Order: sequence, then C-alpha cells, then structure tokens
Amino acid sequence: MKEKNPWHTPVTIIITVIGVIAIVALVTVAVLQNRPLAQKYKYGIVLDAGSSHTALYIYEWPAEKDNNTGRVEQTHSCKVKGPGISSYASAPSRAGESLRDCMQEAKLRVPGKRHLETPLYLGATAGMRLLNIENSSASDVVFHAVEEALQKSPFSFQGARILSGQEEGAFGWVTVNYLDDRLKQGLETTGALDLGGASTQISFVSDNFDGSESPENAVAFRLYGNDYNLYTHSFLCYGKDQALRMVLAQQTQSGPGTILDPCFHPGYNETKNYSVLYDSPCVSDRKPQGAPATFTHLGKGNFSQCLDVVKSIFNFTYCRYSQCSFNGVFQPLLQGPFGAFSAYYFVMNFLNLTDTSIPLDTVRKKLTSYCSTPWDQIKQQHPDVKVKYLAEYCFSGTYILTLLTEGYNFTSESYPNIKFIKKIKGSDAGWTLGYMLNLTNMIPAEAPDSPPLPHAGYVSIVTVIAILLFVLFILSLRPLWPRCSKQPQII
Ligand SMILES: Nc1nc2c(ncn2[C@@H]2O[C@H](COP(=O)(O)OP(=O)(O)OP(=O)(O)O)[C@@H](O)[C@H]2O)c(=O)[nH]1
Ligand SMILES: [Ca+2]
Repeated sequence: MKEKNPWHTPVTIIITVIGVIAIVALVTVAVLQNRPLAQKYKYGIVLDAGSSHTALYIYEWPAEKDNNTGRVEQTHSCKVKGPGISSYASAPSRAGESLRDCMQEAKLRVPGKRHLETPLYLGATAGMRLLNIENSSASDVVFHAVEEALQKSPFSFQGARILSGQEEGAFGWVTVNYLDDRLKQGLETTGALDLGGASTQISFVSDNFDGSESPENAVAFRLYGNDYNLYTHSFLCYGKDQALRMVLAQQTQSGPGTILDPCFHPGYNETKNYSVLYDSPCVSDRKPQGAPATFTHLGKGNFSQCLDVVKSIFNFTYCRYSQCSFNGVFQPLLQGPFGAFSAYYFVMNFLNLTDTSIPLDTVRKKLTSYCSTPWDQIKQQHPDVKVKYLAEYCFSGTYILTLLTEGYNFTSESYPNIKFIKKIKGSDAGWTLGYMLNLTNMIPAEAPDSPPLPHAGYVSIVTVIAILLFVLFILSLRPLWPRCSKQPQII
C-alpha cells in the first residue's frame, strides 16, 4: 500500500498557497509602490556672451530631483557664429540676429512641452564690461537688441545682464566643484583658473584667507551644510586678446611704422591698423600721437625677449597688503589643486603642454623652440588651424606661463597642482553652470535628507522579512501539523 504524504492534507496545502500568494502580493505591492519613477527631465539654458564669442549651453536634470547635487548635466552646446555681442555696438540689431541659429537648435533639443517652463539666461562678461566703460549707452543698446530677440523665443527668458568679475570667478569655481561632486561630499575644493579673451579669473579656498584683509576678493558660500570662504579676483584687460593688445601697445609707444615682435614667428608679416589696435579702454590712453595709420607687424620668434615684453604689462612691485599677485591685488597663499580652463586649455592643448608633470624648465625650452620656428613652417604643419589662432600661440603660451608663475606665484612645486581641462564629466568648465545653479536655487545651503536605503536594498529587505514571517507562521502552526507515524509495513 502506498503511504500517504502527511503534508498533503487540505489544511497545509491551503495555508501554503495562501502564504505564497501573500508573499508575492506583499513584495509586488512594496516594489511597485517604491519603484523609481520613469525619468522626466527639466531644462535650463544659459547664453555665455563672452568678449570673443557667444555660446549657448543647455542643461538637463531629473524633474523630481531639483534639490540634489551632481545631477545637472550639459546636454548640448552651440557656438554662435561671428564675434561677441560687444562687437555689434555699431549695428546692434545684428547682435540679436546672430543668436538665431543657436536658439533654433535649442528649440529642437528641448522637448516642446518643456519650452514654456525652461529658464533662459544671458550673462555677458568682460567684452561688455569694457564696452560699458567705454560707452555705456552703446552697451545698453546692444543689451536691448539682444533682449528683444530672446523675448521672442518660446523659453522663459529671465533677462540679460553683465556679470561682475567676482561673480564670474565665483560661479566658475562652483561649476568645477559641483561637477567633481566635491561640494556635496564636503571634500577639499579645486581652485578655478579661467582665461578669457578680455579678462582672467582666479578663485580658490585658502585656509589663511577670511576676507578681512581684502573684503572685495571674498565670497562666502554655505553649500550642502559646509561653509566656504572663497578668494576670487578678475583681472580686466588680462584676458589673452587684451593682454596681446597691451603687449603690442608696449612695442608701439613711439608710433613706429614697423615693429619686430619677439612673440611672433620669424617670417610673420602683417600690416595692422593703429586705430584698431588702440580701440579698447585697456590701451586707449596710450595711443601714440602723430603715428601713421598702419604699422608693419613683423615676427622675430625669440621666447626670452617675448618673456621680457610680456612681463612689462604686469606691475610686480606695488603691494599694500601682506602679499599680492600683481598690480597691487591681494592674493593669499595658493592652496590645493586647480582646474585651468577656456584659453588655458586651448593654448596648452595645442602646444602639447597640458601635462603639468613636465618640469617648468622643459616647458620654457619647448616654447623657445616653438617660437623660433619659421611662420611658413608653422602654417604648413597646421593647415587646419585658424591662422589667427595659429599666429598667436607663441605669445599665448608665453603669456600663460608668465601669468601663472610670475603673476599668481605658481612655483615648480605647485605647478603640477594645475590641471588643464576643457570638460568635466561631459559638461564644459566655465561660469555658466554655476550661474544657473545659483539662479534656480539648485544648491541648497543645508545637506538634503536622502532615503536611508537605496531601492535595491529596500526590495531585498522586504522580501527577506516576508519570507521569514511566513516561515515563522508555519512553525507557529506546529501543533496542527499531521503526525508522521511510521507504521510497519504488512506484506
Ligand atoms: N586656439 C583656440 N582659441 C580659442 C578657441 N575658442 C576660443 N579661443 C580664444 O581663446 C580666448 C578665450 O576664449 P573664451 O574663453 O571663449 O573667451 P570669452 O569668453 O569670449 O572672453 P571673456 O569675456 O573675457 O571671458 C579668446 O582669445 C578666443 O579667441 C579655440 O577653439 N581654439
Ligand atoms: Ca569667458
């Protein structure tokens, strides 16, 4: 006779089936209720109206996580054709028109149903600061034209304004540290070095800086529950295009018909206009009287003489503080790693000098050899590079080296702390992201609360507890279990 399995009683079968259904139902409900929602994104657009050109950046972040860090990313950038908006002072309507193609791209990149709620900002930097100094009504007219064009876009236009140098420096620092996830984690921060066409910024946190010695260089932040005393300074006219004007002005003081410039390659020969060269507040007060209309700009290609003329645009002697960078500007002791972007990157990348473990002496030797290379040979070796950029790399490399070592006081020991960068995790280094994070209040002063467990951990724990409860339940029914009696088999 076949023995009947004692577990196959109706009671145990019903209990088991109900138990299994209960576990499956409990886990399913818990998982579905708490599953991460399908990602929806929000967008923000910032136009960087720089001195040399305008660029548009689109940022994206998960819709339900406005207040979290490390989540805002650049999804698209667009370089506006033509010069910076400050160059349109005599034809302002063209400044507005110039933005059209990039705005059209933005319309296609941001989903239609998000257009109305997407904030659009325009921030102008040193080019407009200079135009404002030179001719404030001209800068107002340019802004008016640009605002009119942007108001016609489907986005939520939040206005166009000139950033102060302090804002430009501070927001560049916020961008770099936000993208590196340093702010939320309270890690040591990275300093920011930005070299534009018309101004240059240095921003870093230093333990011996509390702002008391030079309050105009101090920006205090409380971000994610941490306090930062940031040192920042923007040097107007020390962007690389205006610095070049100053170096040329230095060499044309007597109004000569020809100059032999050590910062340009041997064989370089261009006719340039005095009135164009001196058309900037950075040099206009030095315009030589009675100079001819043009001068012949010849290259000599001598790095050490170029160093001398570049140094002559800095004042290293005057300082009314305990320590200075240059031109009597206070600067605390350099501290921590630095990210150097925009023209620092373009130039050092072209010169194959982004590796800062290369000793400074070697950098100087490489520049010596590069500057002395004949102009024809340089053009032949780089047929794809814009001739305007190509002609200036010897000057730009020499200027960057001087600014970093003599200006900001980087030494052989601290130079390797600099990293020449263009992007961090896919987003461009620059002030625009920090500017938008600030205006949309996306970096909280206090650390946000986060759920104690990640989703996967939560699901596993719910499942394990449900199974344990079921086993306990079965065990608690032990008195009802059918007896398992082993009877002798009768044959
Ligand atoms: N070699 C090279 N130079 C570039 C490139 N893009 C821009 N530049 C030059 O690098 C310098 C700095 O460029 P940006 O950082 O865009 O300067 P900007 O924002 O227009 O100027 P600011 O208003 O002073 O910040 C300018 O002299 C530009 O002409 C590039 O792709 N390659
Ligand atoms: Ca810039």
